[in-house]
Amino acid sequence: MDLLHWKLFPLLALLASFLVFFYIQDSSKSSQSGCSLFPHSHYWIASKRIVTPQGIISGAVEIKGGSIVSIVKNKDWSGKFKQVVDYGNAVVMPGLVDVHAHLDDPGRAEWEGFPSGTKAAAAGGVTTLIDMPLNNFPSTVSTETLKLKIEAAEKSIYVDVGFWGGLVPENAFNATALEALLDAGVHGLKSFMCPSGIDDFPMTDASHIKAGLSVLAKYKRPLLVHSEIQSVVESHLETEDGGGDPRSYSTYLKTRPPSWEEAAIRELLTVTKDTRSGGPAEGAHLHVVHLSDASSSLDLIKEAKRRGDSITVETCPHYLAFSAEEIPDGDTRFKCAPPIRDAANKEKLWNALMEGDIDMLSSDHSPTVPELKLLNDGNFLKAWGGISSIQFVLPVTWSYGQKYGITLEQLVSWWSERPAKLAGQHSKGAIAIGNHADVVVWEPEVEFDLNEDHPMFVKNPSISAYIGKRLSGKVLATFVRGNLVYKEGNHAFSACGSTILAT
Ligand SMILES: NC(=O)NC(NC(N)=O)C(=O)[O-]
Ligand SMILES: [Zn+2]
Ligand SMILES: [Zn+2]
Repeated sequence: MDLLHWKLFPLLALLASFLVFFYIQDSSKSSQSGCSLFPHSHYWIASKRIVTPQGIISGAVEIKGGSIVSIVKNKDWSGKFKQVVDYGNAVVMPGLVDVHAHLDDPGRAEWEGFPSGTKAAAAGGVTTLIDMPLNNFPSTVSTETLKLKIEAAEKSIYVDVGFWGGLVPENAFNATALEALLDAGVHGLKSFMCPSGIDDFPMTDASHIKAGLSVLAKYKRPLLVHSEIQSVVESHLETEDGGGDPRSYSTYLKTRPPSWEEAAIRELLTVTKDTRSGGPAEGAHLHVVHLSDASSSLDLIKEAKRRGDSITVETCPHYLAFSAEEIPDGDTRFKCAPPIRDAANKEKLWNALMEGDIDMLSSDHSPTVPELKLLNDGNFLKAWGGISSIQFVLPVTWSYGQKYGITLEQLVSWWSERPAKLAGQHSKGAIAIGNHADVVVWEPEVEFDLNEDHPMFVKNPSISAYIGKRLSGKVLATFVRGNLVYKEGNHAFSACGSTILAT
């Protein structure tokens, strides 16, 4: 018996060294190719529907070293190229640039996180997102807190991620501090005109905003503003804790009337005049986030644009997909601020988008843990406000836009070109030579039921507002700087997205 052991030992040792050898070989292979599910750095993406700034073409996009190096029309490419991924009739367009997402990392990674949030983004065709400065802890309001953000993001993001910095009373009148934050690479600033719900992110007033704009002017970067001013409206005295049934959506809706948005925008316009050409803050830009009120608030923005103020406005898919009338009592997945309003308002938002009065779309992906959504309780007044959506913004926009006849070119303008410009990302947002190879490949005509069995990559899928909907538009593949980071349910092995800092 002993003898047998001694004879086997060298054999086992040999076998073990073989296994170790192959393991090392294999892991070196995956670490080289781990960033992409397609292990080539020079290849062509072909399709009959490539959305370019010059229109929709049939042809191929040549990608080399992470950039788009040529675009060829028709079948000029066939036979000539070696590495061609032919997507047939699927749509090839620039990846979405989401300028408004809360990934809550570091500090509240249980709400979302860089790995989960960017995996969901990649699965939805979002190739770049600019992370909001709040809901993470501490809030991103200084160079030190920005450093924490960057450290948390590095090596854990599947798409490119940039950062907004917070404009808060503590730094608003301190130009040196704001300049340091902008020098450290935030793409612009963000502030709230009402309580944000986050203790270390207090609200600003017009004087803070004016001061912030004067610093931003030098950097030619924007200020994004959550535009609601809390006021006691006579007919809505039943706010916060009084009045109607807290489980009924209409009770919540009344607590944040359109007049709050209107009041905030009116106030903002007293300072955006500084951004006109020749004005004291020329070069700065003001961007109104998540507009919900399509009436007076929008009229004010239109007027300001006509006068030459540098101002843009976004709305979000949830305001375009849902209306107050259909939100079930107690279903707090739909609670957000400003609130989703009635069907007539939704119709007006669509018209404004189609007319070009609303400039772009963003997700405002603002998740939390299910416990804070009070899903069992259904108390709209106490639940956390924010909608979880980032993985489905493309099919949601497309599906609900069918009724209005939206085009692929419009999608690209709302979701890629204009947001890229707002965030100063001149190498993104279009399928164009020299740009980053940030691409989404999807099938607009393929429908799917978004039910609980659908693969979802966000940290807390149960709070997703779109579960139960049938949507049109299936994402097949997502490329970030030439890396195939997502393909039909699977992500690249390694998180190789870049943190993007403004320079
Ligand atoms: N603290 C938040 O993230 N709030 C967000 N919440 C929403 N939109 O309901 C937002 O963007 O205002
Ligand atoms: Zn907001
Ligand atoms: Zn937000």
